Amino acid sequence: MELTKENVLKALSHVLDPDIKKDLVTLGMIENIQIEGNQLAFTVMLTTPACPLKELIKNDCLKAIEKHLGEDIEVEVEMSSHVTTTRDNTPLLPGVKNIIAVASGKGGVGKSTVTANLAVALAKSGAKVGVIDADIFGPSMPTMFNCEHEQPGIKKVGEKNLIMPIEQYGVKLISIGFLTPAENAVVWRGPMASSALKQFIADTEWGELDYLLIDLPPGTSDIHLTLVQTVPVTGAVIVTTPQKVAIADAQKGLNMFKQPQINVPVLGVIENMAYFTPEELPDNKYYIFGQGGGKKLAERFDVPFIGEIPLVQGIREGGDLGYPAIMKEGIVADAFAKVAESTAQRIAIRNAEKKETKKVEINA
Ligand SMILES: Nc1ncnc2c1ncn2[C@@H]1O[C@H](COP(=O)(O)OP(=O)(O)OP(=O)(O)O)[C@@H](O)[C@H]1O
Repeated sequence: MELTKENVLKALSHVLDPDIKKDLVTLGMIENIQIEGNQLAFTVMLTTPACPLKELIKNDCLKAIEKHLGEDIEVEVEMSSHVTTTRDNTPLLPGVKNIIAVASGKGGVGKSTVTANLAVALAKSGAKVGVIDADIFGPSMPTMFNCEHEQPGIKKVGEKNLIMPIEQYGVKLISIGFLTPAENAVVWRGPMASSALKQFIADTEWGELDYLLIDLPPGTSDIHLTLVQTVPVTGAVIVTTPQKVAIADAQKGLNMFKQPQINVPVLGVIENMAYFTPEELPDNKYYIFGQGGGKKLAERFDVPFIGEIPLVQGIREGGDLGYPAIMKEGIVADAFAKVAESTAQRIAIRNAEKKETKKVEINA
């Protein structure tokens, strides 16, 4: 076949996006085709910069060009991304492409740790990321991001005063911990906590974001309902540890999102503290809380299993120091990067299914 734009598109129409199971041309993922002599360059626009299949898709493109257009073409493929959204028509936070609720059943399973590391991992991949610490009764994000003493600024936009999020490690962050000393937060009553969350959503200058992660309080509470009633949520991620008591509580969380009147898609389950491993001996795995609980939970509820994070001393130390473990190369960073990629992948798949993201109307 002759090297023309049309034939390049024909050749690339044989390459499938492995997740969405449609070809790259139909999905509109091929852009900027340039041809000069026997030199060809084009861009593949992925659905997330954290795409775990980047190399696979690139190789499939190279193979398709070779097979259908010949071996003597010099090909340059640029892998870029444009994060997808189903939130285009929402009046509140229209610049935020995906809102992800991070929930758990039991407290202390590492939901905030996972949120912080996921956020930094996504930002490292090139995405624009924000975090709302909605764990109003025990905000830990300011500590985990080492910005406990920061005070968010206020910016007047028209008639409105907007809160400026704190930026740390490439992530925009807002937490009740910035506005009131941590020891006071616990006395907040439900309605006050709900109105604080509403403010974090509506009165914060988020700008353009690919992913806004919401760290929810453990269990099921008014805060969860406030969230889904205030703003259309793209999906929820459930964090659990493998032991029976944690799984039992995680089920309640899952059930809440799956209730017909709430119906927030569950993107999947992340199993934290899946096994203990000493960082210097990563092949030694000790399943101190039992094995495979998260996977079984995902199977039972027919939702994806996103991945697992080991119990490692460095993760706790990173949390306490305010330097998320993802930032230090090693097995922990690899585990968080993998889970972040899988989460981004689940979001892209959910968006490809084109279900519009709606907020929940509950008549009390
Ligand atoms: N994989 C892990 N390895 C080692 N320590 C961890 C891991 N995950 C979390 N931790 C530690 O466990 C403690 C609890 O974690 P975290 O605060 O993230 O839990 P949480 O589920 O958000 O709690 P809550 O919402 O009840 O406040 C923290 O000290 C944290 O550093």
